[in-house]
Formats: sequence, C-alpha cells, structure tokens
Amino acid sequence: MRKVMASRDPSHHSLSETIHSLLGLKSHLTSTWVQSVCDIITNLPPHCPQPQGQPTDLTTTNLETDTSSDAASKIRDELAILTAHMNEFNKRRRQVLNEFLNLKGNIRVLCRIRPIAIGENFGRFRPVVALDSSNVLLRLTDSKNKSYSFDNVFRPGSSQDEVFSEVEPVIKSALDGYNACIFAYGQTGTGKTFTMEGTPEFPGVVPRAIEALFRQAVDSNHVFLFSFSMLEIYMGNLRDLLIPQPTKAMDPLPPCLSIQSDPNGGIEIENLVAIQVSDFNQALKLYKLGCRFRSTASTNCNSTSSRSHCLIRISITCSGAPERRRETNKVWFVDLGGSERLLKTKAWGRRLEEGKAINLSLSSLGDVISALQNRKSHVPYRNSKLTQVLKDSLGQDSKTLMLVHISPNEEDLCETVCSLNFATRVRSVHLGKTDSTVEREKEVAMIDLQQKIKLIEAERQEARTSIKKLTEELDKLTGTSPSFSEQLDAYHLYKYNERPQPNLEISRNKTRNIAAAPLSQIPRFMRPTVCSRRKSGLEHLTSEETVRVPAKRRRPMDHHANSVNFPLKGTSESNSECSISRNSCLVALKVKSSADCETEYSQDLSESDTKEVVLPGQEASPKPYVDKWLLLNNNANVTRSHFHRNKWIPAIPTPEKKHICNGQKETDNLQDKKVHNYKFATKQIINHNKLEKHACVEGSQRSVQEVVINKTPTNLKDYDSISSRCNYIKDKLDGMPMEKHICNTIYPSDIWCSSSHLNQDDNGIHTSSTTQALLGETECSDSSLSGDSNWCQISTANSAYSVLDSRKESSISVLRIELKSCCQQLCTAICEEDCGKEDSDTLFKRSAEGIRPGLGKMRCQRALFMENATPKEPTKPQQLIKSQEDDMNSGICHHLKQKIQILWISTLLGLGLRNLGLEQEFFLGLML
Ligand SMILES: Nc1ncnc2c1ncn2[C@@H]1O[C@H](COP(=O)(O)OP(=O)(O)OP(=O)(O)O)[C@@H](O)[C@H]1O
Repeated sequence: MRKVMASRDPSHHSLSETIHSLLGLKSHLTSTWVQSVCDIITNLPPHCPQPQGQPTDLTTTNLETDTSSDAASKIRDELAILTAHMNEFNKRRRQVLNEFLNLKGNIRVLCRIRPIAIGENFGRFRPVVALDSSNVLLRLTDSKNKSYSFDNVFRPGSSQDEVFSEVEPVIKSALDGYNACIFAYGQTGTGKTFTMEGTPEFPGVVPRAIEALFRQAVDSNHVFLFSFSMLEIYMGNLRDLLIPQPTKAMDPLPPCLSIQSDPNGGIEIENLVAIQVSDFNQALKLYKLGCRFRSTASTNCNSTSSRSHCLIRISITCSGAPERRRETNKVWFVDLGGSERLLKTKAWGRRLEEGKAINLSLSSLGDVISALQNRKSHVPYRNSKLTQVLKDSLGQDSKTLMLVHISPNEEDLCETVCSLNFATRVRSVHLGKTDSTVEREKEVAMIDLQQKIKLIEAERQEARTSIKKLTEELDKLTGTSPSFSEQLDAYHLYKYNERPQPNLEISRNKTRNIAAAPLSQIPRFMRPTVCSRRKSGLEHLTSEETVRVPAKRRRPMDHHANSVNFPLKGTSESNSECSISRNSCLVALKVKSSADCETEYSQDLSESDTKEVVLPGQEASPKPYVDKWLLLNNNANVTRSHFHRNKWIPAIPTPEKKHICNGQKETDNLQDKKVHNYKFATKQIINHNKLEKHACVEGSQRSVQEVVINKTPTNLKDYDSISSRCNYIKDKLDGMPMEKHICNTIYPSDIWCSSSHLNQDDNGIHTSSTTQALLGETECSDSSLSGDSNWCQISTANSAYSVLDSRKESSISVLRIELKSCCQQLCTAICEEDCGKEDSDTLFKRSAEGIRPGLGKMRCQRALFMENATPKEPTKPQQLIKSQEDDMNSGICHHLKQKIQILWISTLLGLGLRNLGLEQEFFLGLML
C-alpha cells in the first residue's frame, strides 16, 4: 500500500515517511507531537488520500465517493430534465405573452391624468374625468362631451405602482428578446418626468423597470448581460448624458454622436457610451448621473421643464437561449419633451427654439406612427433624430407603450384634446376599427392568455424551486460546485471585470475609454463615414487611437466669428434685436442675463447657432466684447503704416490704444487671420446698421476715434478741410455704409473731435493743454493748432471737457481730450458761417453748462495730424468755397476753433469759464 501511495503521489510519500519517522521517535510522543500530526492530516487536500497506515478509512471513503457520485449523477440528470422543462416553460410563456401583447396591440397607449396641484384652480368644471379603467371623458363645453378609450386610464390618484404594473409585461417581453420602447408623451408640466423618473419616495417607471429586469434575469435560467446608455435629443442633436458636458471653452468636446444603421434595419448610435452593469444599483447610479446632465429650464408652464427628449437604453444580451427572439435586444425609455403651445408659454429666444424643436420631432413621431398604422411602404423615420434612433423599436416586431399625460386643468383643455387625439391616433395602429363583438372576443382571449401566463409562471416557479434544491444538494455532494445563483453572480462578476469598470463618478477620461469600447466592436458597415469622422475630429484615427489621443480641443472661439450684428442700445444687449447673434453670444460669453441662457446643462450644438461670434478672451459682457471687437479691428489697421489712396499713413503709436479702450486689455498680437475676420464682420456691421440705429449706439457707447491726416493744417483752409472730412465721416456713419476716408479707422459708435496742444515748460518737460468737445448729432467744427503742436485736435460743440492724457512719443505728440455731452443740444445757429459773438457766447454758456458729470456719455474722436515739415502754401480763398456746405462747415470750424482756444487759455490762467468776458481776438492774439 505504501508503494502504491508513493507511486501515486511523491509528496504524500514524503509526508508518510515524515509521520513514520516521527512515530519512530517515541520519546517525542508528546501532546505537541500529536497536535502537529493532527494538523498535517487536517491540512491535507480533500482529494489527497489518507496517509499510510489507515487503509480501512480509505476504503470507506472510496465507497462513499462512489455512492455520492451516483447520487450526484442522478441529481444532474434530474437537473437536466428540469432545465429542459424550464426552457419549455420559458418558451411557452414567451409565446403566450407575445400573443397577449399582440392582442393588446404592439403599441399600447395608457393615459395618466395629473392630479391638481396645490393652489391650482382647475376651472369652472372638471374638464377631464376618468370614467373607468379605460375611458376618459372630456367636457368640452357645458353640453358637449367627448370620450376617449385607452388600454388603461390612470386617475389622478393612481400610484406609481399601478402604472408600473401595466409596464411590466413589456419588460418581460424585453427579456424574451423583443425590442421595446416606453414613451411618456404629453403637454409640458403634465407629469411625464414624474412618471418616468419619479421621486426618491415615489420611484418612476425607469428605476422600477431596471429593477424588474435584473430581478427577472436572476430568476431566469439564463445569463444576461445588461449595458446602460443615456442620451438626450436637444434641438435636433444627440448628446450623451453619461459624459459630462464641457463647461469651459477649452474643455474637450464630447465625441460626436451619429446614428448608424445596418442592412437589417438595426440601429446603433456611434460613440454612445454603453456601460456594462451587473446589478440594479449600478444602473440606478448611472441613471441618476445622466438625469443631472439633462437640459432643463424654467418655463411659464413648468419650473423644471425638460427641454429635450431624454432616452435611456438598456441593451440585453443573452447567448445560448434559442427561445429568445434575438440574442441582443434593447429597451428604450423615452421621456419626451413636453408639447407646448408657444403662444401660451410665451416662449422666446432659446425657449422658443427648444419648443419648436420638441414640437417638430413630436410631429415626426406622429407621422411615423401614422405611416405604420396605414401600413405604408414608406415610413418617414428620417424626418427626425428621435424617430431615427427609435426606428428598430417602433416597428412590427417590437413592443411599444405610450403613456399619455394630460392635465385636469380647464385652461389646458386645448392641449389635452391635442394629446388625446394624438394618443388615439397612436393606439389605432394595431387595434384598428373593430366592432364590439370582436372587441369582446379579444377581451376573452386576453383573459384566457393571462390565466395561461399565470399557470406557466406557477409551473416555472415550481421548476425553479426544484432546480435550486437539487443544485444545493449537488453542491453538498460534490462540495465544489457553487449554487446556481452564485454561478450567475460569478459569471456576471467575471464578465463585468473583464470589461472596463463603470466609473460611477464618471471621470471624463474614463468614460471616453468606455465609450471607445463599443465603437471598436461595431461592425464595419457601421463604422463612421469619412464625413462623420471629420465632423467628430476622428479622421485618420482608429477607434483605439481615439482612446489614446487627447480629444479634440474646442476650437478657439474666435474662429467661430461668422456674423455680427451691431448691438444697439449698449445698455441692453440682450434685448437688442440687432445684437450679436443672441444664442452664440450668450453661450460664448456665458452671460446669464436673459432666459435664453438658462437652459441647464445645455450645450449649444444646433445648426441654428452656427452664426455665432465668439472672440478671444471674452468673458465679459457683450458690450465690452463688441468694443473689443472694434478695438481689435482698429489695432489691426493702425499699427501698420500703409498707403491709403496714394497717401502714406504712418503707424499710430500703439500704447495710445490702452487709453482708447476703456477697461479693456491690450491685444496687440493679433493674427492677420483674426483681423481679416473682424474686417468681415465690420462689413456686416455696416450693412446692418441704419441711421437711427447709429443714433442709439451713439447714445450708449464710448469709444475713441483716430483720424490720421497726412498734413498739418496751418490755416483756415486746412481746418475747413478737416472739418469737412469729419463731416464726411459723420455722414458716412450716419448714412451707412461706412467707409474709411482719411480716417484710419472709424468706429460707428462714436464721433468726436478734440484738440491738443503741446507745450514745453522751462524744464523741457512737455505739457499739454486740453480741450474737450462733444460731437453731437451735428457737425464737428473747429480745430486749433499751436505752433509747436504735432497733433491737432478737432473739437465739437455742445460739450464738456476733460483731459485724458498727453505724451510725446518719437516724433509724435499725443494728447487726448474727451468731451462729456451736455443735455442740451448745440444751438443750430452756430452752424451759420457768420455766427457772431452772441452765438459764441451762447455756445460758451452751453459748453460751460455741459460740464455736468454723468449727464451724458463720453465720446471722443481724435484727429491726428501728422507733422508736416514743409509748411503748406496758404490756400487761395476760392479753393475754400467749394460748396455751400463746405462754407458752413468752415464757419463752424472757425468758430469752434476760437472757442477752444479760449477754453485752453482759460484753463491755463486758472480762470473759471463762467467769468470769461474777453473778446476772442484777445485770445487769438495771445495764442499767436
Ligand atoms: N401624478 C403626479 N403626482 C404627483 N405630482 C405630479 C404628478 N404628475 C406631475 N406631478 C408634479 O407636476 C410637476 C410637473 O411634472 P413634470 O416635471 O413631471 O412634468 P413634465 O410633463 O415632465 O413637464 P415637461 O415636459 O415640461 O418636462 C412636478 O412638480 C411633479 O412633481
């Protein structure tokens, strides 16, 4: 025996030798010795034969093993029979259930009436009454009623449990391999989300259905694999709700979702995250996560209105189950966006667009169902993303359940009628027009089928209990085989661990990895086209590479600039009809000033938003943004010397621009491309702005104009010329289109002219005196130039004055003055060429009165006169008068020149403006 054992297992041979040697040492026969021997024996593996010296035990064990193996084989046989029975029961149950659902209709329609909310007035009379479990009565008027029939009607007091009991057969059908689709349809605020999602206290259809799926899968004798996906259709675009949406401009874009179909009509959504879930809790966590990313917003009808269609997909895979309809099938839960009468909701802007998109897709859904109803050869699935996605779950071979929600409120009667008509249209797909006898027969058949289902269920349960018992017996006998449920769990766990772990916190990178997995698995014919790859930025990348390569960054937003409408009233950009494309601007600027930008978690991807203007670094409100846009345009031009109409226009000192843009950062490093874009936009601004709009702009904005003129005006003619040029600019601005004319850059928002004078004090320090004048709605008029001044400012009337700054850079001195407008308009009399002293005084007074801070907007325009080394020849008088208009302008210029000189000197002398009574000749003499 020893030899036999040794030959069987060398390790046991050595063990027996060890024991024998220990036995030989009788002196060592202590309690410790005995204990160690016992330990050795105890630690022997079960299949290990007993040590040598115990032949009797071994024989007994062998006998026992033989007996138990016989019992085990018997049990296995029984189990095989029972499993076959179970399969048969499953098959029968599937058939009966299918028959039952066919009788009920592949598209079943249930109606749920929302309860009256606290404080809600439902009207003069109750317009909606649930007659019985399948009829709704609608009181249209006091004398006119209309009734509607449905598969089931839930009264306002119906519980979530009751609703789910009607949904459950569809869930069972889904486990049998049928595609299924459960919709919640209805007017906004009627409780669709409540039914589908529910609340923590009253869970809705989706959590209950997921729980039922897992429970029934465990009860089944097959192994199921579930994967969970969630998306929304927001304004015609598919958004994965399991991927956090980008919140910052530079956040990576989520992969583009597109719908693929195979030749058999199967639909797959490319790049949609599908996470393998092994139990209900995991699925629930994902569901809650997805719900957080939904687009919701407050509307007139619902403070938490869903602004999209929310779709939850559960894919079920079960291999080795021939009785199932297909190996992989899916269940869709769809919380449709609420149909709304836009007139009633008074939606506008983004809400309006969302409402329109929802209504359109609902209408497409109705068309599809109608085509199915009429068995048309062409079903217009392609009319909306919603019907495209659900294509393979809406046909003949799938189970559809529509929960129509209606409001009990009399005010909502119109919408209720629409919803009920829609539901009736949907319902008649399979039921058709049948007489009452057929209806009754059908009901009897259905009751019969229901009883059959119950019977089969009972038999199944019995068989299942037997299987469980036998499996446990077998476990005891063999001692190794896990129970059936353990096997199932282990299988799930194994499968689950094989795949990427669902990170329930959903870190962005991880979800992307998960998302990539299904992409690599989709068949070749479902792979994205070149076009869609380009669209999603995945061109030339395999799916694996897609995972590794960092996702495409959001394009720099300035590249989006396509169209610009100039904002009208600067103080209310969001209300301006002519403002920068509303949606895009709001999205880009993250301005939350209007209802338009309050859709939570929504990301603007719609085609309607392609016209967007997004500028670099635009975190501010639209107004500075527009200013910046203008400034950038200006910078692009003025920082380069160039020829304009055969005249060399030198570069303008860049630092000056810091002052130009009030509160804005300097952006000198603009790319030509951007500048080009902005130019393009300028053109559009010009085209869009009309005279009256310009007037509004003038009143609301502040900017600085620079006018570069290539000669120094030294006499009246030059002043006239400048004046007329300014007038020309002004005219062009008013009249649009605006055109560059001498001025280097024109800002439509402002025109102002100023004058500066550079003086050098005893210490050689340059100082400047400043005068400020407001350019009103009329002309700019006057200018003055000191002998050593490099810059000339053109001043305008009806003004208040203040010095902004002055400096000398290279050979150019810069002085900026600014005008504050006064409330009063400049007396038109000053436009007269021969305006006299009296007018001057009037002007003066008005100007002085104008120094009331905060009375008007500041505006300035600077005329920069380039220093001309060679003084110009005095101009002949006849050249001065080209037209009557020029004459008038020259008069105004001359007049204002004098005023500005007076002001300047007054300032120098420290005299108050009001106390001036000197003749202007005095000041002229002083000046010259
Ligand atoms: N059967 C119900 N029992 C209790 N409260 C309900 C019921 N139906 C709806 N409500 C309540 O009515 C309000 C609106 O419901 P819900 O948001 O579900 O409407 P909706 O149809 O999804 O609206 P929308 O289409 O705008 O998203 C919620 O506060 C919800 O709790």
